[in-house]
Amino acid sequence: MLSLERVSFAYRKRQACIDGLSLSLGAGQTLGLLGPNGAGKTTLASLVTGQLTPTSGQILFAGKPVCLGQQGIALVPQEYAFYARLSGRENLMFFAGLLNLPKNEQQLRVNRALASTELAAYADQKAGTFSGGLKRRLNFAIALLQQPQLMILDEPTANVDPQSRAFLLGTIAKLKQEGVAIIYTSHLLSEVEAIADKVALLHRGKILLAGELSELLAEDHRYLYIQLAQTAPATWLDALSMQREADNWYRCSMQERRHSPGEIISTLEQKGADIRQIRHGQHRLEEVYLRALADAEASL
Ligand SMILES: Nc1ncnc2c1ncn2[C@@H]1O[C@H](COP(=O)(O)OP(=O)(O)OP(=O)(O)O)[C@@H](O)[C@H]1O
Repeated sequence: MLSLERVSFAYRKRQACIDGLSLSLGAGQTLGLLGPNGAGKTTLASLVTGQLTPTSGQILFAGKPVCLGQQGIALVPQEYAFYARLSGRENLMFFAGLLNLPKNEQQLRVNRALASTELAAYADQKAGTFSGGLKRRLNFAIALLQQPQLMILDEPTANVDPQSRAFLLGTIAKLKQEGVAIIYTSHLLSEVEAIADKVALLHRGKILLAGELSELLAEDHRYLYIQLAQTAPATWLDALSMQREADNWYRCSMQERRHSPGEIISTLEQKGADIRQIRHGQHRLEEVYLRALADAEASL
C-alpha cells in the first residue's frame, strides 16, 4: 500500500533531515515510528502526506507517487488542528465541507466520526473548552472524516490521561481490524509495543533498526533479568555474573552456562534478595531502543 524508496529530504541545502530511507507498509499493518527528538519523525509524516516533497527518492501510495492533499491518507498532527471557538460538531462540519462530498454524506461522516471517538455528548461544547483528552479525540475525529486507508498519528496520546489513552488505542485497534494501515509515532514505547506489527527506529534521519516487532523483541535466552527491591552488593554481582541496569534491574548472563535461571533465583533468595520481577526470553522495546541508540552514538 505504501512504499518509500531511498527517500531523502533536506530543509536546508547539504543537511539531510531524512537520508535515503526505505520502508513499506501493507493494509491493516501498524508501523511504530520511533526516534529521539529531532530524529525526523514529523518530517517523515509530512513527506508521506505529500505536504513536503522528497529531494530524492520516491513515495508511492497504491502504486502512485503521493501528492499534496493525497486522497486516502490522513494525518493526526501533534498540534491541535481545529478552531477553539467552534464547537466539536461545527469543527467537524467545517472540515467535512472541505472534502467535496454531497451534504448528506458530509453529515453521515460527521456522525460516524463523533460516534467512533465517543464525542457525541460533547459535540456542542466549544472545542477550546475541551479537556486535553477530548481535544486529542477531536483531532482524531477530523482525520477520520476522510475515511483514510492510511492514517498517520503523530504522538496522538501526548498529555492524555490513561483512560483517554486506552480509548484512543482501542479506536486505533478497530481501524487496524478494518484494514486501515497506521503509522504511529510515540515516545511511549509501551504503547508502540502494544499496537505495532512493525517498528522503525529513526536516528539522524536514517533507519537505525527496522523489522517485525516480534522479531525485534525475541531474545535468545542468554540473559535473565531480575528486579530487586534492594541494591545488590558487589559480592552478589560477582557470584552470579550480574550487571546492574536502571531501576534496580540486574542482567544475569547465562552465556557461560554456569547458572540456570532457577539456580540464580534460589541463590539470590538464599542471600536474602527481595525479588520484585523476573524476565527471561524477551526484551522490552525500551531496551532494544536504548541499546540501538547507544551503539549508534558510540560508533559516531
Ligand atoms: N520547518 C523546518 N525548518 C528547518 N528545519 C526543520 C523544520 N522542521 C524540522 N526541522 C529540523 O529537522 C529535524 C527533524 O525534525 P522533526 O520535527 O522531523 O523531528 P521529530 O523526530 O519529529 O522530533 P520530535 O520527537 O521532537 O517531534 C530537526 O533537526 C529539526 O530541527
